[in-house]
Amino acid sequence: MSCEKGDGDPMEDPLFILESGEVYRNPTEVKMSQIVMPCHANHCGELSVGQLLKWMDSTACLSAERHAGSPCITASVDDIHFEHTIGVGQVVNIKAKVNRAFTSSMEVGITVSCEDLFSSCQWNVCNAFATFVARRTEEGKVQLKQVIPRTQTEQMEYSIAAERRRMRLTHAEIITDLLSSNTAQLGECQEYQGAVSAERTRVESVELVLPPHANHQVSTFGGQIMAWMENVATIAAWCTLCLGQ
Ligand SMILES: CCCCCCCCCCCCCCCC(=O)SCCNC(=O)CCNC(=O)[C@H](O)C(C)(C)COP(=O)(O)OP(=O)(O)OC[C@H]1O[C@@H](n2cnc3c(N)ncnc32)[C@H](O)[C@@H]1OP(=O)(O)O
Repeated sequence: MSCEKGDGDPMEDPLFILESGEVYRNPTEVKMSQIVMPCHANHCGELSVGQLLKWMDSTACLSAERHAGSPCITASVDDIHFEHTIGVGQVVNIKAKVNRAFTSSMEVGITVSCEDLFSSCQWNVCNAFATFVARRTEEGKVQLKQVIPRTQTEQMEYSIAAERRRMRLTHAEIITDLLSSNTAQLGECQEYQGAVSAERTRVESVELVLPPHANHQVSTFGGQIMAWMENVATIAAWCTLCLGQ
């Protein structure tokens, strides 16, 4: 892990001086900082991924709603690769901004970094892209205003966002086709020594949706669902590890 000293964050500076001399800050940008407490940690004393996903989802939702000017909902989150774990006592900095708006959906870019307050070390934890959709109104589907990219980085993100959207919609179609087609090679399975049957690692969780799980729109908070997913996935992974020994 590289430790970047200094008082700037390892992500780009949010304030830019444009060629015109104008000081510019992205109007959709939302920042959130949280100190990791023991109640946010998992059994290893590290920030639980579920808790981090909840914070990322809330920050991204505020950014989407700031752009849309109306309630928005999480439609999807792209793959996330976590580069580092985060310990109790460290500070998590989350930054979200709308990269591009389409019709009623928009891509929100999220960057997470971590900071050790006492050593001034900062490092990047992950980058993620989420799609938020403005909720339909009585008049029907919402037509979002377009994002106008002002800086070079924003222009690059704006262009790539269209390609990422195309890829995620195609990916969803491919998975649906694969699951419904007869081409899936069922029964093709290799024998490994000490193998654990997939069924024995199956974990099911039933959650009662309570008021603390709801967001400001009084519907189940997307980050909460991702936290529940992470919980059962962790238990299933532990089952595989323990049963395989
Ligand atoms: C082990 C570790 C676990 C954690 C690892 C974390 C990462 C790994 C992923 C986790 C994945 C969970 C992701 C969060 C999951 C919740 O947060 S669930 C809780 C909160 N969210 C919800 O309840 C959403 C429920 N869904 C809905 O309400 C509707 O399906 C939606 C999203 C509003 C879409 O409605 P619709 O009738 O399909 O409307 P439609 O007009 O066809 O589409 C509207 C727009 O949505 C876009 N859209 C629809 N579906 C999608 C999609 N899937 N993707 C992108 N855009 C979409 C369309 O392209 C369209 O865009 P525009 O052309 O208007 O710009």
